[in-house]
Amino acid sequence: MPMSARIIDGRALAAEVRNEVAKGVAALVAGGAAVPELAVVLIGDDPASHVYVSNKVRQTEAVGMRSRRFVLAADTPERLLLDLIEQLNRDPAVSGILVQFPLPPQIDAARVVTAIRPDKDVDGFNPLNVGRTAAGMEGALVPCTPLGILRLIKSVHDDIAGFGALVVGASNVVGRPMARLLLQEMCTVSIAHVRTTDLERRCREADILVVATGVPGLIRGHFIKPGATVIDVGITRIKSGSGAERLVGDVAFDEAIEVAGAITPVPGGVGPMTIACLLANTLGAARMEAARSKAKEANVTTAV
Ligand SMILES: Nc1nc2c(c(=O)[nH]1)N[C@@H](CN(C=O)c1ccc(C(=O)N[C@@H](CCC(=O)O)C(=O)O)cc1)CN2
Repeated sequence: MPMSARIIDGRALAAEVRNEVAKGVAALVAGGAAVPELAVVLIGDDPASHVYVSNKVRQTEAVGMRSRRFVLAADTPERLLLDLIEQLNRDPAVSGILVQFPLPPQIDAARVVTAIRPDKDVDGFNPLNVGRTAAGMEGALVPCTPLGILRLIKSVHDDIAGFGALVVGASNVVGRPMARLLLQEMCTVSIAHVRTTDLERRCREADILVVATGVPGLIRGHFIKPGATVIDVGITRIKSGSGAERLVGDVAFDEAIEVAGAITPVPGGVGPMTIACLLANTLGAARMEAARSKAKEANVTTAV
C-alpha cells in the first residue's frame, strides 16, 4: 500500500515562533531595555528580494520591534554600502543588521558580511559567527534558514542523535551551516553538491534529507529512503504557457510524498521559517546587548 508522508506545515510553525518572539520582546522592554530594532539593506531591483524585505519589515513590526529599511540603487559602489554598515554598527539603537542577498556584481559578499558587527549580524554570516556555529559555541548568531529547518525537523523528531543526514548543497547561506547544526545534534552528516557523482545512492541512505540546490525536481521519489524526513529548501518560479507563475522545489513532491515519512511543501515549508528565525535572532541580539549594558552598569567587564 503506498504511504503518504506527513506534510510539515512551515507557516504554522513560523506563526508559533513569531508568537514566542512577540512575548520575548514584550518581556525585554518591560525589563527596561530599548525596543529592538532591525536594519535591512536592499541593493537593486530584484523583485523577489523586494518582497522578502517587505515581509521582513512587516513581520518585525508585527512582533513589536522597530525596523529601518535602506533601498540602494543597483549600481551603488561597495564603499557606500560599507560606510552605511559602519554607521549602523555604531548606532546604539540598532540591534540587528542584514544585507539582502543576492548582491549586484560590483559588491563583494565576503567583505560585506565581514563588515557587519558580529553581535548585530542577525543573518549569522560574519566569519566570527560562522566559526562560533561550527564550534558549537554559545552566543553564536546562526543563519536563519538552517535554524528554521532544525526547528521543522524537531517538530517531527524530538531527538535526532544517530540519524544519518544528507545535506545536498554546500552554500554558505544554507548547506554548510545546516551540516554544522545537524552535526551539533549528533547526526551522522554528509554533504553532497553539484559534483557528487552518486547522489541517488547517498540520498537513499539518509534518514534526514535537506535539499538546497535550486535545481527544480532534482530529487525524485525513488531517491528517498522510505520513512525519511525530507526538507526542500528550493524555490524556483516556473512560468506556465498562460503566463501564470508557480513555485516549485528541488524535490519532486508528488513522488516523494509516497515514500517519505515527513516532507516540507514549497511554498509553505522552509521559506516562512527563514523570516520567523530572523526575528528570533534579532531578539537574541537585543537580549545580548541588554545583558552587556546591565553588566557595564554594574561595572563588570564582559568580552564581546
Ligand atoms: N540576507 C539574506 N538574504 C537571503 C536570505 C537570507 O536568509 N538572508 N534567504 C533567501 C531569501 N529569503 C530571505 O531573505 C526568503 C526566501 C523565501 C521566503 C518565503 O517565505 N518563501 C515562501 C514563498 C514566497 C514567494 O516567493 O512567493 C515560501 O517558501 O512559502 C522567505 C525569505 C535569499 N536571500
